[in-house]
Amino acid sequence: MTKKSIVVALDYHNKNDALTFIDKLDPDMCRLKIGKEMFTLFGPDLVNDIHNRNFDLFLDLKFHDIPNTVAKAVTAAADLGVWMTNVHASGGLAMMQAAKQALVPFGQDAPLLIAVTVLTSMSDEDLVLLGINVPVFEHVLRLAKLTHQAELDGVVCSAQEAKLLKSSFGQDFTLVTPGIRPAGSDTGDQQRVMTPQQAITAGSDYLVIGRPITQAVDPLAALKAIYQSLHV
Ligand SMILES: O=C(O)c1cc(=O)[nH]c(=O)n1[C@@H]1O[C@H](COP(=O)(O)O)[C@@H](O)[C@H]1O
Repeated sequence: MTKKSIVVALDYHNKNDALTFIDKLDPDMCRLKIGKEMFTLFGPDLVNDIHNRNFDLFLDLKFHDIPNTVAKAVTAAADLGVWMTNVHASGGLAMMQAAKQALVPFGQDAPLLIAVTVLTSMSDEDLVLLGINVPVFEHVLRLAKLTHQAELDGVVCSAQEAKLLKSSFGQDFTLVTPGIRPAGSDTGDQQRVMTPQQAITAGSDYLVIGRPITQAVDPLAALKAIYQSLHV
């Protein structure tokens, strides 16, 4: 693992707060993620602001729609030059195949394309409420299998499922794991959590970490403490 295995989730409402924090980092220290809140507020301008600072950016918009619409959305994300983008695996095989196909013209410059399995905020009980009467890990495995079949680069899952997915789909199947909580930090709305150390040991490739860093009194110190716990 390297420092760049950490993807900081920039879920800020205020652009200046986000840029002030980014300007304390350098692109060798971590990668960055923006999601629905910041992209809705600040759009492609923010993507450009981050790219101008030379960071790899994960555009986390979790596309989930008919295949044609998702293919066009993924093309738009690739046009922005982002490092990684994502769809929901529950959109189905045809949707994921259309998304993958849309990236063919980008060749080597295509972003990594991954699919969200079961959100890390969900538990077995939440699945039952959706009429899915299997444990979370089984549903994650099912959705990861579809993602693998569609030849995407990997999935978003909890680090709790990392070992199972690496043994099922191999080391090259990229695992992006949010729901990371350093020991003693607030879990908030996350249910399937692991510490950074546990996640790396389990086989996560990228740790997505938001509030434990961005809501800390000193975000840079919080990020450095995570590196220390990982000996990087
Ligand atoms: O796709 C994601 O990034 C994602 C998937 C998932 O299952 N769970 C999840 O928390 N995320 C995102 O990862 C980030 C986690 O943030 P914190 O809970 O603050 O560390 C948020 O930006 C979520 O939108």
